[in-house]
Amino acid sequence: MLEITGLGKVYEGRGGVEALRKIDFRVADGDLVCVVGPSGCGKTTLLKCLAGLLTPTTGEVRVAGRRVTGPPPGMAVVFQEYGRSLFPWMTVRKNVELPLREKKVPAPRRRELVEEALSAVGLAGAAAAHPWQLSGGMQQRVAIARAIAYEPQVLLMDEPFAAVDAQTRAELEDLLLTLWQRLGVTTLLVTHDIDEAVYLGRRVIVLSSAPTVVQEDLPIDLPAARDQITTRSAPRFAELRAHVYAQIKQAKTGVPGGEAPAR
Ligand SMILES: Nc1ncnc2c1ncn2[C@@H]1O[C@H](COP(=O)(O)OP(=O)(O)OP(=O)(O)O)[C@@H](O)[C@H]1O
Repeated sequence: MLEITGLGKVYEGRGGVEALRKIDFRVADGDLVCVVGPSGCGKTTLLKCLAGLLTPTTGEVRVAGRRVTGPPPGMAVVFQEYGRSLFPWMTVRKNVELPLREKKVPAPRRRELVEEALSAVGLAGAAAAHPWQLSGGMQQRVAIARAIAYEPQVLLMDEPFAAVDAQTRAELEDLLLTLWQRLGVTTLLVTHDIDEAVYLGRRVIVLSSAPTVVQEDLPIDLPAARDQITTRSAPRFAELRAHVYAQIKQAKTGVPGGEAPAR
């Protein structure tokens, strides 16, 4: 369980920038929640506070009941900029293995986990390559493999598919869904893409513009099994997407958008 209570963040400096006012929500074990909101509303700031990379100004984050004061054990983070998150001088295998060494996982088990994770993301054949020899989509698969090899209880992702082409993006979205269903890992994904949020999320959290609060916490009542063609062409998908669009428009302009998406 991930619990965010009264979370606020003000960046110090000239006058101070209030990135988050008061954020409250919970993510149950095994849930998949997407966070959307207007540009600059504090999505990355929120994720960094959850990951223990930034200290909140007010409020707190708890993972499995324990207050986050630094990077919590059992949490993995995947960022958009895979190019910068992989070490170019290490092979794919070594990149995926690194956090397991830090976690002091014994060598035989490390090998197993790395192999399993690389084949789960379809990169078993690329273990000996270096990241710079791979395409952007393949590099992002390595970053995902590194996260799942770690066997996290909580997986945080910040715009993880924003830097790849549309076709690769759809493949990586489906890869994430497959892994999430198989591993049951509690997942929170920040995206600026409303369609992606509705397609992936079991809930979508819409943040307001500054001063940032949770504007809406929307259950996504689409069938559990998602498919790029069937799900995205379902009338209910269109309704939910339109609703989230209206919410974000409202967040930007302050003018109320669509009604709650009744069934
Ligand atoms: N290190 C920092 N120092 C000062 N202000 C910051 C810092 N990082 C972010 N901010 C400010 O905090 C606010 C929220 O930024 P953040 O990057 O979290 O938003 P975001 O929703 O992820 O943005 P985007 O949708 O554009 O990626 C912005 O006003 C930004 O300028």
